[in-house]
Amino acid sequence: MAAKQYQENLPLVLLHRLPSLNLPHRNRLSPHFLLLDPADSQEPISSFLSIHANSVRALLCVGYTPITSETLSLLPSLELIVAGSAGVDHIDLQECHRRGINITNASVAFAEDAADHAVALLIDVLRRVSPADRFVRGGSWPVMGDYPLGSKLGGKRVGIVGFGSIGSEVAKRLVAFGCSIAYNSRRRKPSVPFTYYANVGDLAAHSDILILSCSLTEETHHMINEDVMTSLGKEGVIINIGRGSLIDEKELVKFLVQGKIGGAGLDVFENEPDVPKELFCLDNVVLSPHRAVFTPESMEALIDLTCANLKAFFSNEPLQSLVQIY
Ligand SMILES: O=CC(=O)O
Repeated sequence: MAAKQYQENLPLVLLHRLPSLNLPHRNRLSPHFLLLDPADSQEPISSFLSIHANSVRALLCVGYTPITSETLSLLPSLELIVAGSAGVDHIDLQECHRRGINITNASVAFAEDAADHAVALLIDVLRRVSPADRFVRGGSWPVMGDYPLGSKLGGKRVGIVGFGSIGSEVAKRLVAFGCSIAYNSRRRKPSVPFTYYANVGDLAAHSDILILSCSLTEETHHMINEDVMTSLGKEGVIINIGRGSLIDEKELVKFLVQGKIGGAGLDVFENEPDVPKELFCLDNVVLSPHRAVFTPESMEALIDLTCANLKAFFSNEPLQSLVQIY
Protein backbone atom coordinates (compact mmCIF):
# COMPACT_ATOMS: atom_id res chain seq x y z
CA MET A 1 0.00 0.00 0.00
CA ALA A 2 2.69 2.43 1.02
CA ALA A 3 4.64 1.82 -2.19
CA LYS A 4 1.61 2.70 -4.35
CA GLN A 5 0.88 5.93 -2.59
CA TYR A 6 4.54 6.95 -2.24
CA GLN A 7 4.35 7.05 -6.07
CA GLU A 8 1.28 9.25 -5.94
CA ASN A 9 3.29 11.74 -3.94
CA LEU A 10 0.79 12.15 -1.16
CA PRO A 11 2.35 13.54 2.02
CA LEU A 12 2.85 10.81 4.63
CA VAL A 13 1.02 11.03 7.94
CA LEU A 14 1.68 8.41 10.57
CA LEU A 15 -1.30 7.46 12.72
CA HIS A 16 -0.63 6.91 16.38
CA ARG A 17 -3.52 5.32 18.18
CA LEU A 18 -4.36 2.68 20.70
CA PRO A 19 -5.92 -0.25 18.80
CA SER A 20 -9.25 0.40 20.53
CA LEU A 21 -9.52 3.93 19.06
CA ASN A 22 -11.17 4.53 15.70
CA LEU A 23 -10.11 7.23 13.31
CA PRO A 24 -13.38 9.00 12.45
CA HIS A 25 -11.68 11.30 9.92
CA ARG A 26 -10.02 8.62 7.81
CA ASN A 27 -12.28 9.32 4.80
CA ARG A 28 -11.71 13.05 5.00
CA LEU A 29 -7.94 12.70 5.28
CA SER A 30 -7.15 9.90 2.89
CA PRO A 31 -7.72 11.84 -0.37
CA HIS A 32 -5.02 14.30 0.73
CA PHE A 33 -2.55 12.26 2.79
CA LEU A 34 -1.10 8.79 2.83
CA LEU A 35 -2.15 7.53 6.24
CA LEU A 36 0.34 5.04 7.60
CA ASP A 37 -1.52 3.00 10.17
CA PRO A 38 0.50 0.44 12.15
CA ALA A 39 -2.83 -1.35 12.77
CA ASP A 40 -2.99 -2.18 9.02
CA SER A 41 0.34 -3.96 9.23
CA GLN A 42 1.25 -7.42 10.50
CA GLU A 43 4.61 -6.09 11.70
CA PRO A 44 5.24 -5.30 15.36
CA ILE A 45 5.00 -1.54 15.86
CA SER A 46 8.74 -1.02 16.31
CA SER A 47 9.62 -2.72 13.01
CA PHE A 48 6.73 -0.93 11.25
CA LEU A 49 8.11 2.36 12.50
CA SER A 50 11.67 1.49 11.57
CA ILE A 51 10.59 0.87 7.96
CA HIS A 52 8.94 4.30 7.66
CA ALA A 53 10.91 6.24 10.27
CA ASN A 54 12.97 8.37 7.94
CA SER A 55 10.02 9.38 5.76
CA VAL A 56 7.59 10.40 8.47
CA ARG A 57 7.47 14.16 9.11
CA ALA A 58 3.95 14.37 10.55
CA LEU A 59 2.15 12.22 13.09
CA LEU A 60 -1.54 12.27 13.91
CA CYS A 61 -2.16 11.31 17.53
CA VAL A 62 -5.63 9.87 18.08
CA GLY A 63 -7.21 10.40 21.50
CA TYR A 64 -4.82 10.33 24.42
CA THR A 65 -2.44 7.69 23.00
CA PRO A 66 0.82 8.37 24.86
CA ILE A 67 3.79 9.74 22.91
CA THR A 68 6.89 9.02 24.94
CA SER A 69 10.54 9.90 24.34
CA GLU A 70 10.94 6.27 23.24
CA THR A 71 8.30 6.71 20.50
CA LEU A 72 9.97 9.96 19.42
CA SER A 73 13.39 8.34 19.25
CA LEU A 74 11.99 5.94 16.60
CA LEU A 75 10.99 8.88 14.38
CA PRO A 76 14.10 10.97 13.65
CA SER A 77 12.46 12.96 10.83
CA LEU A 78 9.35 13.93 12.78
CA GLU A 79 8.54 17.67 12.66
CA LEU A 80 4.86 17.83 13.60
CA ILE A 81 2.44 16.11 15.98
CA VAL A 82 -1.24 16.87 15.38
CA ALA A 83 -3.02 16.03 18.64
CA GLY A 84 -6.71 15.17 18.46
CA SER A 85 -7.26 16.48 21.97
CA ALA A 86 -7.22 19.79 23.80
CA GLY A 87 -4.88 18.51 26.53
CA VAL A 88 -1.44 17.30 25.47
CA ASP A 89 -0.25 15.86 28.78
CA HIS A 90 0.04 12.42 27.14
CA ILE A 91 2.86 13.79 24.95
CA ASP A 92 6.44 14.25 26.15
CA LEU A 93 6.49 17.99 25.47
CA GLN A 94 10.03 18.63 26.65
CA GLU A 95 11.39 15.94 24.36
CA CYS A 96 9.39 17.43 21.46
CA HIS A 97 10.83 20.83 22.28
CA ARG A 98 14.36 19.39 22.38
CA ARG A 99 13.84 17.76 19.01
CA GLY A 100 12.22 20.87 17.48
CA ILE A 101 8.90 19.08 16.91
CA ASN A 102 5.82 21.32 16.72
CA ILE A 103 2.53 20.24 18.29
CA THR A 104 -0.98 21.37 17.43
CA ASN A 105 -3.96 20.67 19.67
CA ALA A 106 -7.75 20.72 19.39
CA SER A 107 -8.72 23.33 21.99
CA VAL A 108 -10.18 25.72 19.44
CA ALA A 109 -12.38 22.98 17.98
CA PHE A 110 -13.56 21.89 21.43
CA ALA A 111 -13.80 25.21 23.29
CA GLU A 112 -17.52 25.94 22.95
CA ASP A 113 -18.65 22.44 23.89
CA ALA A 114 -16.22 22.22 26.79
CA ALA A 115 -17.43 25.60 28.07
CA ASP A 116 -21.09 24.55 27.73
CA HIS A 117 -20.34 21.43 29.76
CA ALA A 118 -18.57 23.41 32.49
CA VAL A 119 -21.60 25.69 32.80
CA ALA A 120 -23.95 22.67 32.75
CA LEU A 121 -22.05 21.03 35.62
CA LEU A 122 -22.02 24.31 37.53
CA ILE A 123 -25.76 24.95 37.18
CA ASP A 124 -26.41 21.32 38.07
CA VAL A 125 -24.37 21.60 41.28
CA LEU A 126 -25.85 24.96 42.30
CA ARG A 127 -29.49 24.19 41.43
CA ARG A 128 -29.22 20.45 42.27
CA VAL A 129 -30.71 19.34 38.96
CA SER A 130 -29.38 15.75 39.03
CA PRO A 131 -30.29 14.98 42.65
CA ALA A 132 -33.70 16.62 42.13
CA ASP A 133 -34.22 14.34 39.15
CA ARG A 134 -33.35 11.34 41.35
CA PHE A 135 -35.77 12.68 43.99
CA VAL A 136 -38.66 12.80 41.50
CA ARG A 137 -37.88 9.47 39.82
CA GLY A 138 -37.39 7.75 43.17
CA GLY A 139 -40.94 8.74 44.23
CA SER A 140 -39.73 10.92 47.13
CA TRP A 141 -41.69 14.06 46.21
CA PRO A 142 -45.14 12.95 47.47
CA VAL A 143 -43.55 11.44 50.58
CA MET A 144 -41.00 14.07 51.54
CA GLY A 145 -42.57 17.25 50.16
CA ASP A 146 -40.55 20.24 49.02
CA TYR A 147 -37.06 19.71 47.74
CA PRO A 148 -34.34 21.92 49.34
CA LEU A 149 -33.55 25.20 47.59
CA GLY A 150 -30.56 25.47 45.30
CA SER A 151 -28.55 28.67 44.92
CA LYS A 152 -28.50 31.30 42.19
CA LEU A 153 -25.75 31.45 39.57
CA GLY A 154 -26.09 35.17 38.80
CA GLY A 155 -23.92 37.33 41.07
CA LYS A 156 -21.42 34.59 41.91
CA ARG A 157 -17.69 35.33 41.77
CA VAL A 158 -16.13 32.83 39.39
CA GLY A 159 -12.38 32.15 39.26
CA ILE A 160 -11.27 30.56 36.00
CA VAL A 161 -7.99 28.65 36.15
CA GLY A 162 -6.44 28.58 32.67
CA PHE A 163 -7.64 31.30 30.32
CA GLY A 164 -7.03 29.78 26.89
CA SER A 165 -9.73 29.23 24.29
CA ILE A 166 -11.83 27.08 26.65
CA GLY A 167 -11.48 29.38 29.69
CA SER A 168 -12.43 32.42 27.64
CA GLU A 169 -15.56 30.68 26.30
CA VAL A 170 -16.51 29.82 29.91
CA ALA A 171 -16.08 33.50 30.85
CA LYS A 172 -18.21 34.66 27.92
CA ARG A 173 -21.07 32.44 29.06
CA LEU A 174 -20.85 33.32 32.74
CA VAL A 175 -20.71 37.07 32.10
CA ALA A 176 -24.08 36.62 30.36
CA PHE A 177 -25.38 34.92 33.53
CA GLY A 178 -24.38 37.96 35.60
CA CYS A 179 -21.31 36.43 37.30
CA SER A 180 -18.15 38.38 38.01
CA ILE A 181 -15.01 36.81 36.58
CA ALA A 182 -11.37 36.64 37.66
CA TYR A 183 -8.70 34.33 36.36
CA ASN A 184 -5.35 32.68 36.88
CA SER A 185 -3.02 31.65 34.08
CA ARG A 186 0.73 31.43 33.47
CA ARG A 187 0.76 35.13 32.85
CA ARG A 188 -1.60 38.08 32.75
CA LYS A 189 -3.32 38.51 29.38
CA PRO A 190 -3.34 42.20 28.42
CA SER A 191 -6.45 41.84 26.26
CA VAL A 192 -8.53 40.18 29.01
CA PRO A 193 -10.67 42.66 30.99
CA PHE A 194 -10.96 40.53 34.16
CA THR A 195 -8.96 40.62 37.40
CA TYR A 196 -5.83 38.49 37.21
CA TYR A 197 -4.41 36.53 40.14
CA ALA A 198 -0.91 35.14 39.68
CA ASN A 199 -1.55 32.77 42.58
CA VAL A 200 -4.37 30.24 42.45
CA GLY A 201 -4.82 30.37 46.26
CA ASP A 202 -5.49 34.13 46.02
CA LEU A 203 -7.94 33.50 43.19
CA ALA A 204 -9.74 30.90 45.35
CA ALA A 205 -9.90 33.31 48.30
CA HIS A 206 -11.71 35.84 46.07
CA SER A 207 -14.07 33.35 44.37
CA ASP A 208 -17.27 31.45 45.14
CA ILE A 209 -16.57 29.04 42.30
CA LEU A 210 -13.36 27.75 40.73
CA ILE A 211 -13.51 26.40 37.18
CA LEU A 212 -10.46 24.44 36.03
CA SER A 213 -9.75 24.65 32.31
CA CYS A 214 -5.95 24.69 32.28
CA SER A 215 -3.52 22.11 30.97
CA LEU A 216 -1.92 19.50 33.19
CA THR A 217 1.82 20.05 33.57
CA GLU A 218 4.38 19.47 36.32
CA GLU A 219 3.50 22.93 37.65
CA THR A 220 -0.28 22.42 37.64
CA HIS A 221 -0.26 18.85 39.00
CA HIS A 222 -2.28 18.92 42.29
CA MET A 223 -2.40 22.72 42.15
CA ILE A 224 -5.82 22.51 43.80
CA ASN A 225 -4.66 21.25 47.18
CA GLU A 226 -5.75 21.49 50.80
CA ASP A 227 -4.68 25.15 51.06
CA VAL A 228 -6.51 26.23 47.91
CA MET A 229 -9.69 24.39 48.93
CA THR A 230 -9.50 25.96 52.39
CA SER A 231 -9.20 29.39 50.75
CA LEU A 232 -12.23 28.64 48.57
CA GLY A 233 -14.21 27.97 51.72
CA LYS A 234 -17.19 25.98 52.95
CA GLU A 235 -19.65 27.23 50.33
CA GLY A 236 -17.16 27.08 47.46
CA VAL A 237 -17.74 24.96 44.35
CA ILE A 238 -15.10 23.40 42.10
CA ILE A 239 -15.78 22.51 38.46
CA ASN A 240 -13.11 20.48 36.69
CA ILE A 241 -13.15 20.01 32.90
CA GLY A 242 -9.34 20.00 32.62
CA ARG A 243 -7.57 16.92 33.95
CA GLY A 244 -8.20 14.93 37.13
CA SER A 245 -4.69 15.43 38.44
CA LEU A 246 -5.06 19.20 38.59
CA ILE A 247 -6.75 18.44 41.93
CA ASP A 248 -5.37 16.42 44.80
CA GLU A 249 -8.32 14.05 44.49
CA LYS A 250 -7.93 12.34 47.88
CA GLU A 251 -7.98 15.76 49.52
CA LEU A 252 -11.01 16.81 47.44
CA VAL A 253 -12.92 13.71 48.56
CA LYS A 254 -12.06 14.50 52.19
CA PHE A 255 -13.20 18.12 51.81
CA LEU A 256 -16.48 17.07 50.20
CA VAL A 257 -17.24 14.27 52.66
CA GLN A 258 -16.46 16.52 55.63
CA GLY A 259 -18.50 19.43 54.21
CA LYS A 260 -15.42 21.67 54.02
CA ILE A 261 -16.38 22.83 50.51
CA GLY A 262 -19.84 23.31 49.04
CA GLY A 263 -19.80 21.00 46.02
CA ALA A 264 -18.10 19.87 42.85
CA GLY A 265 -18.87 19.16 39.21
CA LEU A 266 -16.27 16.78 37.81
CA ASP A 267 -15.77 15.57 34.26
CA VAL A 268 -12.23 14.29 34.83
CA PHE A 269 -10.56 12.12 37.47
CA GLU A 270 -7.09 11.07 38.52
CA ASN A 271 -7.45 7.39 37.60
CA GLU A 272 -10.09 7.22 34.88
CA PRO A 273 -12.34 5.36 34.55
CA ASP A 274 -12.13 4.78 38.31
CA VAL A 275 -13.98 7.38 40.29
CA PRO A 276 -13.74 7.57 44.10
CA LYS A 277 -16.76 5.67 45.42
CA GLU A 278 -17.20 8.12 48.30
CA LEU A 279 -18.51 10.66 45.76
CA PHE A 280 -21.39 8.50 44.59
CA CYS A 281 -23.66 9.24 47.53
CA LEU A 282 -23.00 13.00 47.67
CA ASP A 283 -25.86 15.09 46.26
CA ASN A 284 -23.64 18.18 46.03
CA VAL A 285 -21.39 16.40 43.52
CA VAL A 286 -22.19 15.94 39.81
CA LEU A 287 -20.09 13.51 37.81
CA SER A 288 -19.63 12.97 34.08
CA PRO A 289 -17.36 10.47 32.30
CA HIS A 290 -14.78 12.73 30.61
CA ARG A 291 -17.19 13.83 27.92
CA ALA A 292 -17.04 17.64 28.16
CA VAL A 293 -15.56 18.25 24.72
CA PHE A 294 -17.38 15.60 22.71
CA THR A 295 -20.36 16.34 20.48
CA PRO A 296 -20.91 15.36 16.85
CA GLU A 297 -20.35 19.04 16.03
CA SER A 298 -17.02 19.22 17.87
CA MET A 299 -15.91 16.04 16.06
CA GLU A 300 -16.61 17.77 12.73
CA ALA A 301 -14.67 20.82 13.90
CA LEU A 302 -11.80 18.52 14.95
CA ILE A 303 -11.68 16.96 11.48
CA ASP A 304 -11.62 20.41 9.84
CA LEU A 305 -8.85 21.55 12.16
CA THR A 306 -6.80 18.38 11.63
CA CYS A 307 -7.00 18.77 7.83
CA ALA A 308 -6.17 22.47 8.07
CA ASN A 309 -3.11 21.87 10.26
CA LEU A 310 -1.76 19.08 8.07
CA LYS A 311 -2.35 21.04 4.86
CA ALA A 312 -0.67 24.12 6.37
CA PHE A 313 2.32 22.06 7.47
CA PHE A 314 2.87 20.43 4.10
CA SER A 315 2.55 23.77 2.31
CA ASN A 316 4.85 25.63 4.73
CA GLU A 317 2.06 27.84 5.97
CA PRO A 318 1.40 28.85 9.60
CA LEU A 319 -0.17 26.10 11.73
CA GLN A 320 -3.70 26.81 12.96
CA SER A 321 -3.41 25.72 16.59
CA LEU A 322 0.23 25.58 17.59
CA VAL A 323 0.84 24.64 21.25
CA GLN A 324 3.33 26.87 23.07
CA ILE A 325 5.80 24.74 25.01
CA TYR A 326 7.21 26.46 28.11
O1 LIG B 1 -10.17 16.08 27.57
C1 LIG B 1 -10.31 16.28 26.41
C2 LIG B 1 -9.25 16.75 25.56
O2 LIG B 1 -8.15 16.99 26.06
O3 LIG B 1 -9.49 16.89 24.36
